[in-house]
Amino acid sequence: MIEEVINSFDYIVQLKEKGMITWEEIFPSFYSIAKNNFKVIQENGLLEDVKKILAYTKPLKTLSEERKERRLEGLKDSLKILKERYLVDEVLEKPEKKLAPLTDIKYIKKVGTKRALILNKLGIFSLKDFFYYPPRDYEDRRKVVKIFNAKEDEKVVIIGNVVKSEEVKINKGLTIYNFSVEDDSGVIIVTFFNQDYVKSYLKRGVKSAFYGKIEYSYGMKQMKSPDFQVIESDEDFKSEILPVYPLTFGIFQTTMRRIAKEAIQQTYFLEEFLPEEFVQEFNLLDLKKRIKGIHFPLSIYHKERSWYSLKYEEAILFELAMIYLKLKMKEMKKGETKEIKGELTKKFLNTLNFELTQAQKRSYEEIRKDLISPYPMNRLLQGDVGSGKTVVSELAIIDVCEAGYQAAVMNPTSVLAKQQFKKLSKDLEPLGLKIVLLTGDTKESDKILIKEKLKLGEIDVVVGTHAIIQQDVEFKKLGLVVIDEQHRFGVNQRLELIKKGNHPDILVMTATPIPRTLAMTFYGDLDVSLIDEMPKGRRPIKTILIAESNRKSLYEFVKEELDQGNQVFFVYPLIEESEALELKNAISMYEELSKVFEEYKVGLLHGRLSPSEKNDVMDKFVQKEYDILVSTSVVEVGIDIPDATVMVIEHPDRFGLSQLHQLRGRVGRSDKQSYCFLVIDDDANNEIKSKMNSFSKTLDGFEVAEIDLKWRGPGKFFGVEQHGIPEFKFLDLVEDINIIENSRKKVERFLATIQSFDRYPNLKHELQTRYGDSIHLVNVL
Ligand SMILES: Nc1ncnc2c1ncn2[C@@H]1O[C@H](COP(=O)(O)OP(=O)(O)OP(=O)(O)O)[C@@H](O)[C@H]1O
Repeated sequence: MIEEVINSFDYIVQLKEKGMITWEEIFPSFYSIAKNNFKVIQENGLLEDVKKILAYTKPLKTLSEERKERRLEGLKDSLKILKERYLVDEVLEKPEKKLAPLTDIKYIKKVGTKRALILNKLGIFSLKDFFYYPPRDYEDRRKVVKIFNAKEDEKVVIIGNVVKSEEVKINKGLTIYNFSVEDDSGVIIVTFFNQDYVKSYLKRGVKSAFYGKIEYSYGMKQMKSPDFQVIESDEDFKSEILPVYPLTFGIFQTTMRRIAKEAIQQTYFLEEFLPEEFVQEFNLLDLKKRIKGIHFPLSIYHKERSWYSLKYEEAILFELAMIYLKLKMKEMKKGETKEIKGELTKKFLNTLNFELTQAQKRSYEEIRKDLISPYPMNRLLQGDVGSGKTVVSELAIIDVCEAGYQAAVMNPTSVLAKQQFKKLSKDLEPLGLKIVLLTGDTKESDKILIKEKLKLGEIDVVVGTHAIIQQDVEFKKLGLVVIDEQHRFGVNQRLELIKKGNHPDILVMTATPIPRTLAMTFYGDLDVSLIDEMPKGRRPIKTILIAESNRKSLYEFVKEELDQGNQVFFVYPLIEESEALELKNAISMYEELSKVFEEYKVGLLHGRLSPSEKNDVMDKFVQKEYDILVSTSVVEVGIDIPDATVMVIEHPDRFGLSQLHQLRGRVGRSDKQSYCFLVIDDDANNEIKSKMNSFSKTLDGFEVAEIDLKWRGPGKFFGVEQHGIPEFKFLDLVEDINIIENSRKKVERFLATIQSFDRYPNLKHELQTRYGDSIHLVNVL
């Protein structure tokens, strides 16, 4: 460890100080330490520093005693800098009382019931929550400077005596308090606004340390509203790096720090839970040090190493949970293997007027293997919009039903369930399969009947919303669950399903083109089949930016398309602040378009319609009773209308790029040339234009996702609800991809060597408390 190297250097200097070795002996000792630890020194980026130190100790014969002394001083200074940068060790004092990490935060000194409620708002409920509450920034209060040397704009500490004070009442609402503060190099004016309590602290003659930014005002140095600490002598000032926490109404930074000081003392009792091999491999700080280091680091290096170590801790635990779960799910036997005949699928494939793409064939093959295998399938079918995932899932459904099992197909909304149901009945009924729709809107009497039939095995396929699993639906022999998802369908829910059937096979479909690295994280517990190829004959959709003032020419173009029998979407964004406004926009657009295209039929779809009204509008558009569909963003997923060739998106800047990509994917689903128009305000800023421009240049969903992720960051990219994915406190899903990948690889190797976590009780406990609920580890650990 690098600390040991530095400590050894230090030790030798101490020996010299005590006169136990000669000056000439320093060099060989240093040299051999450096040589023996070359790798560590290099890995820590210390080579240059060490070379410099060695240069001080070169045993030159001609050196006078005085120069030797000077060199020794230089050596000590360099070592000090090095130590400061790499310092992470501090002896923690043992607190009087040991508290369990899960102790309610209200029992921590300086907290109490009232403050606890405020801390709860910050997500801090227990002592442990405080340990893992990351500061948003730090204040480096180690830089104490003389007033004379303080530079403009620099944040520093100055220590001086108050020599003068004045109070200036500017108006009724504003009083300014000025204090002249002096040290042996100069004077600075310290100013506070309306904070009359400072008067009672900063009396004339009082010594105080001030931390703040240096400004200039009327030729004088000034600090505005600095933090200050009244002290007896210079030595009383503790130079340290202080955390700056994210706060909420009702709590001050100083209070948070005081609580932090109390809480962090308890790290004394923490025991490492990461297995030694992880700590070694990634060179992590020990648990105590890394927790302390994010709150009260001893050096900038300590802070950085702590953040780095906690990122690893987070990634390692998450990957352990996900991959272990995946392994365990794989071990659960299905009970009986399915006998896949493949007769019906052959028949089905013959009815299609196209051939499967290579990617579709490959994905189906992977799925079939899973179906036959004695272990349950947990597979993600990922493919860009319009890449033909539905057909692949149909093949799986047919196989399973032919083998005598039932299948359930779940959708995020009842409107999509209805559309899906229509598509599936059209394809599957001719093969003799019985298929029903079951959603919240199904009549009560029908529901009872459907449930009865599912239980008796008289229905082969049930299509519905995700609620199917929550309802008291029983199956005779559930063999396959297809989950069409917009967002992530939680692992929990999948486990729920496993409980329902005799370990049914699970196929999750997603068109969200999550960048590969992230997909591994978010779907780490699933096997992945990727449809990375579009059906033949598709013409690339043309994406065109059009200025609002050019709307007329857009309408002319739309008219031409309509004249050729094609259909057109006009989509309005969801305006978060005002659903009413969104509606108004869509409605007024609907009215305008009905006039502009009076010889055509225009439909209107928005969130305020009841599901049956929505279905009605969709049906009419599918049946070509409407030529134009004006819609709010509810149209986003899963609608397949081959004759739709134009997608007009109003205010595209209000959408995320991935969402735009989904919308664009509603057209171009046949061999017809399709278009996507992005109507941009005339006064749109350059950022919007360049973003839309880069979007218009690519049709690759993964590329779009990468751009989107960069622009919006992972939080917004995945939406507010992350569905079963815990929020990370330290990891940044974009920046820390390497850490996530390294951890995953190491975790895979680690799990391959252990049978259970029994030999790692601390780790097991940590996994349970952290992910027991969200990843449902309780069942498998
Ligand atoms: N191999 C193929 N060749 C030609 N057309 C195909 C092929 N596979 C599917 N299609 C057709 O392409 C259209 C889109 O397919 P599908 O609805 O399955 O896409 P998807 O991947 O589910 O899209 P989305 O994610 O947008 O819902 C459908 O009309 C389907 O019939």
